[in-house]
Amino acid sequence: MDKVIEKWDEILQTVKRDYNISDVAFNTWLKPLEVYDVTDNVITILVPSEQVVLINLLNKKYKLLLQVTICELTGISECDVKFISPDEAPQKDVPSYDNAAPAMSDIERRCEDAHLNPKYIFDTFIVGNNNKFAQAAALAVAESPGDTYNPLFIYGGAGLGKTHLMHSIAHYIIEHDENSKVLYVTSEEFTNELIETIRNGNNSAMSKFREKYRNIDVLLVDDIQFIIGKESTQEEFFHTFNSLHSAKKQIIISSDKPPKDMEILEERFRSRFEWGLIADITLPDYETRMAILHKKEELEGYNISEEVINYIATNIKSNIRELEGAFNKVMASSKLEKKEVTLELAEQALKDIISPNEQKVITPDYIISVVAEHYHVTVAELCGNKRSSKIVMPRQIAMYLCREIIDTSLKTIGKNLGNRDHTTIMHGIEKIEKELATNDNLRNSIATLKKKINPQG
Ligand SMILES: Nc1ncnc2c1ncn2[C@@H]1O[C@H](COP(=O)(O)OP(=O)(O)OP(=O)(O)O)[C@@H](O)[C@H]1O
Repeated sequence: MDKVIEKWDEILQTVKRDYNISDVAFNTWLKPLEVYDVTDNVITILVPSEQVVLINLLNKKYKLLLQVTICELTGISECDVKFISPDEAPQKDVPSYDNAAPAMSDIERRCEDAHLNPKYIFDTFIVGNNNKFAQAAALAVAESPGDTYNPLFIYGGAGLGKTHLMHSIAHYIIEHDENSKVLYVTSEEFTNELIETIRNGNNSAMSKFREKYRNIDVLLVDDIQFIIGKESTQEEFFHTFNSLHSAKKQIIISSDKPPKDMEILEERFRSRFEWGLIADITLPDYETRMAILHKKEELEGYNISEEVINYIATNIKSNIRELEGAFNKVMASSKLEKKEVTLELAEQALKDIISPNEQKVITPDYIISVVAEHYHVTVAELCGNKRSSKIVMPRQIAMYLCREIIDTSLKTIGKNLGNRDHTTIMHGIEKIEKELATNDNLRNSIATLKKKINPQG
């Protein structure tokens, strides 16, 4: 029993990999399954209530694959898999994924509470000529927060690694100081939280907000440019900044421009932002792009020919998010078409992104990937069938932005978002349009996303 539960995640991932199951199918069918019981080599698997009518399909398509993989990975010589509905399993405490998963360490919990992406650490950040100085400054701040450079102001164009570097600092501090209170927010989150607090209209909500932001040791605010010009947010941030800075707490800020080039930035901000150290990240050169792709290849366990890596690195120059997106697209199309990753396959997969005249083309896939990253969900989740609000809203926002920014047809949006019907897409877009009329937070988020997708737009 223990072995099957312990390895359940690995079992599912192995089935996915060995039998080339698409992300959408995996997220729909396999990911929600939980081990309910193992007795006499019969593995009973609990199917979530919304999929019970589909037990037949599970039996037909996945039972055998699961049986074979369970035997392989656990060393059981023979086993049977039985799917049951929650109604058939009332008496027992259902061991959930969470229960079965190894307990989160204190550091992991603190990183999660600080809103950090576990992948964004110094170890996975490739240092090149474009970011050498910023990386060194980041490490210096991580080693002695509040001491060396305060604030640390990191600037650079979209998708060049500012967020990755900020999270790396936060991870480092959390790992090295068990008492440090670290908080990372995007300026959009800061603004939306403030809007909510003001809307609540009571003093205790406001005091809570202030307490939260002024009682920490390290505050990281990403994309500060979106705060500038928003009066009350700007004012509140000003007081937060002063309070933390005078208490020698570390502040780290990122922006798309240096303070001197931020047109409508008030002097009191400009001078404060220049108190500490300003470090820029510029476009990565060819060697850095190659190194980033090699690191990704290594982290994800692929083995791709140099020719293909070189093709991607040579053609995508201006944005590391796009560089990674292109890499993912090539891998996805190799899996989908069950073909080896060759130069020809890469050229075909990237024909919408790498245009012969090197004009940047914004594609629905790119919009979907930016929305997914922004809301900390995966592209597979946006394209899948989960209906939780954490996924539904970003999914509808992706529909809206594909239509709004590049006027994609409803049919194409549907195809790119997990083969959805055009009426579903229309409904999603209308829902966002209606919300936009009354919801300030949403308006703020959409404006941020539009700038992320098309900084020149
Ligand atoms: N030097 C690097 N090494 C490895 N990965 C990198 C590097 N720089 C950027 N990346 C990757 O590129 C992607 C985009 O980076 P990130 O989100 O940090 O950019 P950003 O500058 O904050 O963009 P934006 O201003 O649009 O928010 C991330 O997946 C990140 O891990």
